[in-house]
Amino acid sequence: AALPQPDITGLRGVLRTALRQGAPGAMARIDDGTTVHRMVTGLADRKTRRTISTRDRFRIGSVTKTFSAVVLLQLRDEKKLKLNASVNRYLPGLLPDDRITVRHILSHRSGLYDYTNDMFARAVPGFEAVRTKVFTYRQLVDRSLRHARTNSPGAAYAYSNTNFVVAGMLIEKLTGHSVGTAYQSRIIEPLHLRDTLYVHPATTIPGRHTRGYMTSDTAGAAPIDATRQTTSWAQSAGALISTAGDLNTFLSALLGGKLTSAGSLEQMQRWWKVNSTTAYGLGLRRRTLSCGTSVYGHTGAVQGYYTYAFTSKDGRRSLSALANTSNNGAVLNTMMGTLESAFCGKRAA
Ligand SMILES: CC1(C)S[C@@H]2[C@H](NC(=O)CCCC[C@H](NC(=O)C[NH3+])C(=O)[O-])C(=O)N2[C@H]1C(=O)[O-]
Repeated sequence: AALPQPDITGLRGVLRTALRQGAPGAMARIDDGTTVHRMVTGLADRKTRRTISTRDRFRIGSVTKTFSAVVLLQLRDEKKLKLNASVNRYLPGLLPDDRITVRHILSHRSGLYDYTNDMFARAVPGFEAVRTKVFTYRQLVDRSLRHARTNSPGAAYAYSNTNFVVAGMLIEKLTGHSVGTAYQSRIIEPLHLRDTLYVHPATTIPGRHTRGYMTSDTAGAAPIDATRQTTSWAQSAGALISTAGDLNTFLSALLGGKLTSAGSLEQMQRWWKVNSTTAYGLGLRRRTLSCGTSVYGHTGAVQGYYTYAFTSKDGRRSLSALANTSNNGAVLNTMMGTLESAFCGKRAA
């Protein structure tokens, strides 16, 4: 069934609420066939007072996981990878259990502990301790393996950044290139994503970008400018930079069947129920909205930036939204409302 028209007034209200809750700026872009809706409110830079723009680049956090999953599914299409194979078949000796498969990694069912639980137990000090650090994948995995696993392989869903660090190691082993090269040649260039970059371990965002601000742990204190960071704690789990327009192009192409075979796209959408409205496939989330419509994509939470990037089942309508703050659960929750405005339209009075 055709989607209702987006609720542009409602969308504006969601972004304004995010500002009232502490975001310096917020934006959203809806690509609906050939129609583009753009919405901005607030500031990209608290010092210069520059207004935020949908042309601004930003750190997309875990939306990166969908890019990493696409590369591995392309390797599946090229017969270089089997989803049900042990990770240790491709990375001998990496994991303590041969039963952990590539599919478990991509669906957060490996049981590998999430090292960021320790790293960011205290949000701002944790960030300050790592913001300019450069980690190897191995160092991040070793941090995880110091802890017991959360579940036996395949038995439960437990979100863990460690899984997509292992995904990055698989990409580098199976392609013989860095993840940055893999993203560039397999996704960014074919889709002409001119504002999507993997610059790790550089700390700056090249070109026009919005600054990102962490809400302080101390109520009422000034936010922390988190823009300058290596994001090395995340890499293939969260270090890409992009724009709302590029993310919409990416998700529309993915669900439109342009990035992988039909079989791999089907594998990506074998859903594991997370809660009453959310399920997780392979590096892809499905959210079912209040109007019963399901949308497909990923969210991102990296210091300074909250992202929602979702598309319709056929990829014809996509929404990406960004609030340039983090460590602020109210804003993260509020920004979920952009999906309702974009895909459910005006609420019945
Ligand atoms: C599941 C999420 C929300 S968290 C996960 C990943 N981001 C992280 O794991 C880093 C979280 C630290 C961010 C920091 N918060 C704290 O330090 C709180 N202790 C802040 O808000 O600035 C990402 O991105 N994912 C989101 C996702 O996939 O949607």
